[in-house]
Amino acid sequence: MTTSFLEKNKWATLRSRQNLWNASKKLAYPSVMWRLPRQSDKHFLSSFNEIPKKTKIDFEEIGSGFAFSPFVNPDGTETFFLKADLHYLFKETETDERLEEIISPTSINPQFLELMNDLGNHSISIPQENLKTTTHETQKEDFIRLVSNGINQIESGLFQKVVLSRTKHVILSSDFDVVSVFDKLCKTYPAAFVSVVSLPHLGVVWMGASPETLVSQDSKGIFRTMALAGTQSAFDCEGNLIKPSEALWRQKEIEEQSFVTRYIINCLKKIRVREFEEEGPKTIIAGNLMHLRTDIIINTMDINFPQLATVMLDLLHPTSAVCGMPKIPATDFILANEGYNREFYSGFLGPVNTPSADGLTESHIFVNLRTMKLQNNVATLYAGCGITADSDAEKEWQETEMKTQTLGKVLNNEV
Ligand SMILES: C=C(O[C@@H]1C=C(C(=O)O)C=C[C@H]1O)C(=O)O
Repeated sequence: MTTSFLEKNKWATLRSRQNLWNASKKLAYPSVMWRLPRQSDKHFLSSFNEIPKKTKIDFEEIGSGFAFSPFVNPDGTETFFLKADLHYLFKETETDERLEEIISPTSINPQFLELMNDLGNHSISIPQENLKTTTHETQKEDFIRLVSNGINQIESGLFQKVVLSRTKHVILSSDFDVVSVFDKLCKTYPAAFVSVVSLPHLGVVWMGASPETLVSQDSKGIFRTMALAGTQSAFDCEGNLIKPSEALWRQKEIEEQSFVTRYIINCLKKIRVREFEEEGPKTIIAGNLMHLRTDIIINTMDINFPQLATVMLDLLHPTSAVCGMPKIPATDFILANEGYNREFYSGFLGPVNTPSADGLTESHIFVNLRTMKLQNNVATLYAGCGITADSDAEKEWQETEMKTQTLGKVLNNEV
């Protein structure tokens, strides 16, 4: 067996994620940590190029890394690809974390090693460029007006559904630490895709706990996507968790979710894929909320379509879960009326071609929801909701409040 990079450099004891995060940040390396739904392994990936390249994700061609796309990405070429120059896996043990190398660097900046040694195991405050926070915070009356305008457009026949969103600011406490908040999100939301992405060239960090798979393809060629929509609190008025099997849904949510299922099936029709498994809709818990979810599963080996994930990523984004139906007038309405730039909120993100235990690779791309942008000492939280003809503007505002609570509760130490 060849000696690993870690062994050669006597790194074996300097293995904390905090060290890696701090050193990467200091050298302005784009970096990401993630934890897949219902798994305990935590991943750390760094790209040694200060500016990640923008490219369309072609799973067959692109190699191993992490994709990060903004909402507005009509031909897919606006996606940042953080190439995996270094990819470590942290497995939880009873006492600490055991590191495994997934991708070992072929060469490394000596400063990186020095930083790993110098910084110790503690969180450091990194001087930030004095970037002004550019995202504005949506006022309630503006959101109510926006939703009413959306409902009017639905009544006049412009579209049938539109997903409208807003922002909310939270001032970060002086002891805010990315790695410990990431760990807390992993613990609080075991079923979510938890991630933190640092893009030093933009001076931002994005962090979230997404409930929604956009496209996933495992090493055995099983493709999955889902139609997720319809929202209600996971707790009753006495604060007790509602059993998913006892959840009641109104016609409004059932219709809202069926738009998304129909949209996905239409995408499959476009490429003449007729053999798929459809499971649901069923009620699922996503943190403090419940949603309706239909899973679509396809064995790409059986239909001899290995490039299905690439084709579907292109067709699906943005789905009617974050945009609307039909897509074009809904997108135009969002861009003209929402009053702020969504940036990476409701875009997509996730690991691409990660080497798996069987020597093959897997990719898991999620919708960037229940997410926040960290810039200077401000967290901008994002939340949206599906508007249909039966929407009530005040209730939609309450829904976005609940959605911001998914991250808000963790930031405010309420969980
Ligand atoms: C748009 C968001 O969530 C999406 C919209 C939902 C809805 O309208 O009920 C539910 C789940 C997500 O597909 C968000 O969390 O910001």
